[in-house]
Amino acid sequence: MIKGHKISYQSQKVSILKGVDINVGYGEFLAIVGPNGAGKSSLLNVLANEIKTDQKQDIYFKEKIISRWNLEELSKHKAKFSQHNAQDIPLLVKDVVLMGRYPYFSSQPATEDFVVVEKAMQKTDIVHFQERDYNSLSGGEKQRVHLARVLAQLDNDIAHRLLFLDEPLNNLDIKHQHKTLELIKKFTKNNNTAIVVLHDLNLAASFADKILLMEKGEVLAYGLPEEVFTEDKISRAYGFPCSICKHPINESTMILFG
Ligand SMILES: Nc1ncnc2c1ncn2[C@@H]1O[C@H](COP(=O)(O)OP(=O)(O)OP(=O)(O)O)[C@@H](O)[C@H]1O
Repeated sequence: MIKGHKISYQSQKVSILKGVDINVGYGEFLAIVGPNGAGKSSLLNVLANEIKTDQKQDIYFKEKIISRWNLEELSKHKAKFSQHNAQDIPLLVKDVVLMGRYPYFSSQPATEDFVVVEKAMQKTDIVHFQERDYNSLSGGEKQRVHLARVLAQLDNDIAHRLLFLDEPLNNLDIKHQHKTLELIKKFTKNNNTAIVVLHDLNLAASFADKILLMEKGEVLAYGLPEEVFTEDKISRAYGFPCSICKHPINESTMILFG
């Protein structure tokens, strides 16, 4: 679905990504984890064609170099939810979600676009405040509006769509954290792919198929949650002690810190 080899990226002479290899398949839920400043958002931006790598290492999306895609076409195949989503948008909530449909119409949205927007608002539990000014929402409510917007953007019949999400759980309460991860998981069940930057390692272990653990611009470990989340690797990456056990109910890998 998307792959890159020896991806390197520098900004203002600071080396941010150092030879990262990545290859994410159809239907995969990949969580990118790692301490602050590890390069997670930078990697996501490179993969999403938002920043260029140093030696112009090519990122392949569906076997074609991503920078060679027609941007309008690409926006129907992949969408990105950013941790730096605009905080100030002078629009009603439902119109922010409708922004996700801009690639689909030129002047006026069609009935189909409104149907998709309504569906996305239901999934993200924001229907009840759709008529409010976006700027009046709380941080977590704004996050859910942007999640609805990217879901609306990728609501089409194209096979193998790709969703990038940079810290989508920020500001969300427990219920909405789980609902959001369940939505992402459901999206990947249809052979779509999600690459998600997460800080909560236990949620990453419960929901993701694969984990990419980054440290100082490099990949420290990549694999199944139980392969990556070991005491040694986590303590090394985060400089913080932890113990590993099994979740008593769903048996996923569980990390206890301290
Ligand atoms: N334009 C820039 N100029 C200089 N340094 C930068 C620039 N952009 C990012 N960096 C640095 O690159 C490193 C990686 O940043 P990045 O945002 O990718 O990390 P991250 O793993 O997503 O961190 P966090 O968990 O804190 O969001 C950080 O040390 C950051 O300060």
